[in-house]
Amino acid sequence: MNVRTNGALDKAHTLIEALPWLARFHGATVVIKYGGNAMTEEHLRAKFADDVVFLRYAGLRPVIVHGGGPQIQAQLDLQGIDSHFVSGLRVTTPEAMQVVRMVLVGQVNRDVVGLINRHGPFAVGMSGEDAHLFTAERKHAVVDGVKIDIGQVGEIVEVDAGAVQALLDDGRIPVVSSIARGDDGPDGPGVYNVNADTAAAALAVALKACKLIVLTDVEGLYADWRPDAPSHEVISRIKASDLAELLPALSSGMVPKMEACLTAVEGGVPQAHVLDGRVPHALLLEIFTDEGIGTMVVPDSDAGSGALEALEGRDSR
Ligand SMILES: Nc1ncnc2c1ncn2[C@@H]1O[C@H](COP(=O)(O)OP(=O)(O)O)[C@@H](O)[C@H]1O
Ligand SMILES: CC(=O)N[C@@H](CCC(=O)OP(=O)(O)O)C(=O)O
Repeated sequence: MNVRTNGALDKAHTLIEALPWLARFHGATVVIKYGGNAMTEEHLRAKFADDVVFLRYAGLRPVIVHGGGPQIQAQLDLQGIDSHFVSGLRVTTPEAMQVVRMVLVGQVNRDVVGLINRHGPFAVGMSGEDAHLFTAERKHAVVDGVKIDIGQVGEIVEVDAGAVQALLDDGRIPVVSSIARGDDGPDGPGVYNVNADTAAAALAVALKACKLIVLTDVEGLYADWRPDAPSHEVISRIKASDLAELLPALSSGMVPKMEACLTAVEGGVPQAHVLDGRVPHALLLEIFTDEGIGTMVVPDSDAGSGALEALEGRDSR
């Protein structure tokens, strides 16, 4: 058999090229926010599950926090419940809260768990309410300096990641819905709708993750975003203080997403990434290659030099 002509040698090269990253990330926890197109298109869904299970077999500890905005919207529309967004957050009436919880925990979470478990008994679904994973207080939006009531939207004030750690230690892949418990309501504990990017960041900090990866439906953070513009320039690397300055100028879904990246990095997560979920195997490209995809947020202390990455043969975007 000629290994050169049948491509086997190329495969060996590809595998060995991943060695520095396998060594670097072995045993590391990666929190992945799963949303956008990667979640709705069937061929991308299957590739996402392949990637997550690959990470698990490669010795990483992936944790999934999933979104579900479009699925929630579809159900609200079906039931004729009005809903709109303020600063990227869904104004959540008690009626809408029931739908949010049912769709995220009862539908989307089950779908993601089932997708991963086609590969074996890995994924275990959890709501953020379970085992006091997320505790939240009522959050308000601020628009032009004015505080606005957005209903049952929560701000996470405490994370008890014990149950998630136990699942990871048992070799499982936790799949988490962004619902939080609250103990500040007039009638005792209530439930809150938390943006999934925000929940992913809080969990990444609590788990001391080595990365937060947010999959979405655009290439990354655009410097000059306008919905009608033909092309955009993606910011490939940004340091925390520059992102903090940029935040007030951002709009719609990018607000919680980039706030989440900033929270993660300021909370000690070394890197936060916004990746294009439309790119097949975006997760593997980010973790095991030096392809510069998406936007990477780094702490100020790490910005610019790329010294660590260069030493390790790592992309220093
Ligand atoms: N500066 C920006 N760069 C990229 N996208 C932006 C920007 N500002 C606003 N957006 C919008 O934010 C959207 C992503 O947020 P969202 O729809 O909430 O994503 P997801 O469902 O993945 O959480 C993009 O599709 C785009 O329409
Ligand atoms: C408060 C708030 O806005 N919660 C979100 C929760 C789901 C989510 O974040 O889904 P995506 O990641 O797909 O946007 C919502 O109700 O849509």
